[in-house]
Amino acid sequence: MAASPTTSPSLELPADATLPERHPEAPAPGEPIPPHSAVCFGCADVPHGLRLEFRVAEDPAGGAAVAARMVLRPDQQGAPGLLHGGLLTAAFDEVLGSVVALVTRPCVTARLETDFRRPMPIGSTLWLHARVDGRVGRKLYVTGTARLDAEDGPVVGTAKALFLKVGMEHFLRNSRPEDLEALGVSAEQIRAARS
Ligand SMILES: CCCCCCCC/C=C\CCCCCCCC(=O)SCCNC(=O)CCNC(=O)[C@H](O)C(C)(C)COP(=O)(O)OP(=O)(O)OC[C@H]1O[C@@H](n2cnc3c(N)ncnc32)[C@H](O)[C@@H]1OP(=O)(O)O
Repeated sequence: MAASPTTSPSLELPADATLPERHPEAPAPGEPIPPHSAVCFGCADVPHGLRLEFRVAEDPAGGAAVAARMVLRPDQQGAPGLLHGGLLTAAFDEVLGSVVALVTRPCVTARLETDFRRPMPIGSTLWLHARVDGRVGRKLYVTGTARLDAEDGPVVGTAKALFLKVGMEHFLRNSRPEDLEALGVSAEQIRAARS
């Protein structure tokens, strides 16, 4: 039966998934992960951004894992004095995307599910953790946890996501040309990808 536009395949790890290792050129556990772009809303040092800070985490099973930190600012409120829920989902998108990038890139988020478990007061710090649980072809299954004020603090949110490996043509065809050109892509490359 064809999936309806409002339902997507499950985020549960398929039985034939394998645990992917970190790419040989990816940073090692304990090392920081620099922003993947100077303007990213999630990881760059921009005034309006989430300003997540990352390091590679140790994974007991030998897989890929990251740890990240985010300080909750007054301009991120939803309910008075509490973090806007959509920003936790945005933080998970970035953190789960970062751990996938330790395995293979580029990938994009296909589906992301957030469970909100406790309120998150402004002024506190979120400690996030994410792990790639398995891969089947282009599909990478990832889970994450957010804790309050300490790496072993109370769980305030959890997430599950599916990322899909894409080719560079995904960006060549869809991104704004001026942003691609700022990265050194020629107008001719963009035209060729779109013809
Ligand atoms: C020299 C060149 C320089 C270029 C410069 C560029 C540099 C860039 C480098 C680095 C960038 C890093 C960027 C980080 C970004 C951070 C993360 C984000 O914020 S991503 C933004 C939000 N996400 C999107 O905008 C995706 C929008 N969606 C899509 O584009 C498509 O839907 C896409 C690619 C996700 C899937 O489309 P399909 O055509 O490739 O794949 P199909 O055939 O539909 O599905 C493949 C399999 O996946 C499952 N699938 C697809 N969507 C699913 C879903 N929503 N839920 C569950 N399963 C799904 C399907 O059921 C299928 O499974 P079965 O192979 O049959 O088993």
